[in-house]
Order: sequence, then C-alpha cells, then structure tokens
Amino acid sequence: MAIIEVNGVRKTYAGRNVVDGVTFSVDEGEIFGILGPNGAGKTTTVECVEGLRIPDAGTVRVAGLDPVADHDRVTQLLGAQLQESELQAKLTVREALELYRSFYRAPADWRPLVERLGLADRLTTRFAKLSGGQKQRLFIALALIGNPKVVVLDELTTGLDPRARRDTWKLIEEVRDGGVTVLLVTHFMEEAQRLCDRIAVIDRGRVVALDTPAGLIRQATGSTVLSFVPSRPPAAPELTRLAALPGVASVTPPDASGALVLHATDDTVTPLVALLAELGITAQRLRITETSLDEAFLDLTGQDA
Ligand SMILES: Nc1ncnc2c1ncn2[C@@H]1O[C@H](COP(=O)(O)OP(=O)(O)OP(=O)(O)O)[C@@H](O)[C@H]1O
Repeated sequence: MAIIEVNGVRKTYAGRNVVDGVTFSVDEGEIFGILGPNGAGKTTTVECVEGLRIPDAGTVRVAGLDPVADHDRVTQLLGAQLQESELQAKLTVREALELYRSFYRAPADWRPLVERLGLADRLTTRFAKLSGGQKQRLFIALALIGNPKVVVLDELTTGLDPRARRDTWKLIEEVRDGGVTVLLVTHFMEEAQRLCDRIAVIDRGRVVALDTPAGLIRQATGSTVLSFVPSRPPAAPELTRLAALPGVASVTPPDASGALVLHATDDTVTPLVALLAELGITAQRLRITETSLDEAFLDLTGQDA
C-alpha cells in the first residue's frame, strides 16, 4: 500500500520548472531512493512531501493526508533529517533529544534510540564537539524521535568517511526493519544500490526512470559489458559488423591492453561468438560483466551524479 503519493508535482522559480510533473508513490516499508545530479530538483520534491514547500501544480499525499493543509498531522507521522542541518553549538545531545521530543504528541523514549544509534555515551556532549558521524546519527535520532511512520533523509551520508557511511547504511536498514518507510535523497550510487528497494532517477525536474536498482541497470542501453582480447585486430569493416550485432550499443576498438569492449546485452553473446568464428578471430580473456549503476545513471541522465 502506498504511504507517499506524489502526482504531477510542479514547482516553478523565476519562470523555470525546477520540479516538472514529478509522479511516484512509495509503498509502506520501502526504502525509496531519489537519485539525481546536483540541482535536479530532489530537495524541492521531498520538501513538497514534507509540506515545507507548496507545489504550484499536482498533489502530494502522506498516509492520505495533504502535507500543507494537514501540516500538523503530517508532522506527527513524518520525521525529517534535513540537508545541511545545524543545531545550536552549545546544545547537548540530551537537550536536543528533549527539545525535539517536546514537538510530538506521542514521542519515542530516546534512551533505546541513543543505545541503538551509539550515542548513549555522548548525552552530555555539546553539538559542536560531536564528530561528523555522531552529528549524522543525532539527526537520525531526531528524525525518529516522533515515532514516525515515514522518515525523509536528505543527503544523509554526505561528508562521512566510508566507514561511518557504512555504519549509517546499517542503521537505515534497521530503521526500515522496524517498520518505518524511508524516503532517501542521495547522489551516491553505491548508497542507492545498496539500500534502496526502488529508485526514482530525477533529472532536470523530471523522473527519467523509476525501478529497482537492478531494473535501472537493465534499462540502460548496453547494460552488459563484453570484453576480450582478439587474436588479431579487427579491420574497420569487421568492427562495423560487430557494431551491427543485436543489442550492441557501442564498440570500443582494442586499447593499449589489447582488449576490445562491447556495450551490449546478454543476447549479444551467442551471435558474437558466431561472428568471431566466421571471421577467424579467437577471443582471449573474454569477460562478461554487468554495467554499474553509475554507468546506468550516466546513460539515463546523460551526466554524472
Ligand atoms: N527557493 C528557491 N528559489 C529559487 N530557486 C530555487 C529555490 N529552491 C531551489 N531552487 C533551484 O531549483 C533547482 C533545484 O534545486 P534542489 O535543491 O531541489 O535540487 P537538488 O536536486 O536537491 O540538488 P542538490 O543535489 O545540489 O541538493 C536548483 O537549480 C535551485 O537553484
């Protein structure tokens, strides 16, 4: 069942549609990713979900409620970790938890929360003295303290070292396993691939693809990478025949290592083997790999994340 429904949402600034007809829905219990390059409209979209921005067109529903008209009720069931969050430098962890707790009618007990988030020995530490990873964990605690059904995490692991990032991912999975739906904004491919059940790729304000991580990879053209060292360099007409094989998106002639690379599909393998046999070329060190989500993203948006 969908707990978040975003339908045809548009947001216009200075005559430019920064969010341009975005539609997606998030099922209860999912980790749903919003992935896109800088300035694609990700934050604007999730802030419409949170009721912090009012869409110029389209509708948003969270558990059937309008985040603007029913702002108070939505606030009670949606926890948000905002991008570039800051707290007062002198506030201690305990004070921050107590303060945020006071915003909710049925808040969580923060003690098990800080245990789970590894902050139990930091209760008297002031915000300014926390490490980057501890600040992020505190923000997750603050996003969860209202016992939300949905939590929105925007660029959660930006600025964290790889270990802290991995710890944070584990935490997010635990949050989901505890029954909370997670809407995650990210531009880290690995994060999206590892965590998300489904991903909406947003580019220039539009959803350009929406699928599971594996589905996005399959959607990208040339999602299977075939590489081999030919027993002799193929002549130009032979390269043309390789490029004409079913499913081939591109052919890169042998590089310094002698490997020829085809971006193709699984269906290319059999005709490739047949063509090589016909041409009297043997393929040494044949490797068949799947393209990464990174490459799929480039293919879907035409740019880096
Ligand atoms: N209040 C505003 N007034 C004018 N333009 C805005 C406003 N908020 C956002 N924008 C513009 O809308 C576009 C989308 O911004 P948004 O923050 O939603 O993108 P994003 O995908 O979250 O990017 P990033 O990954 O860099 O955070 C940007 O070009 C931004 O400059």
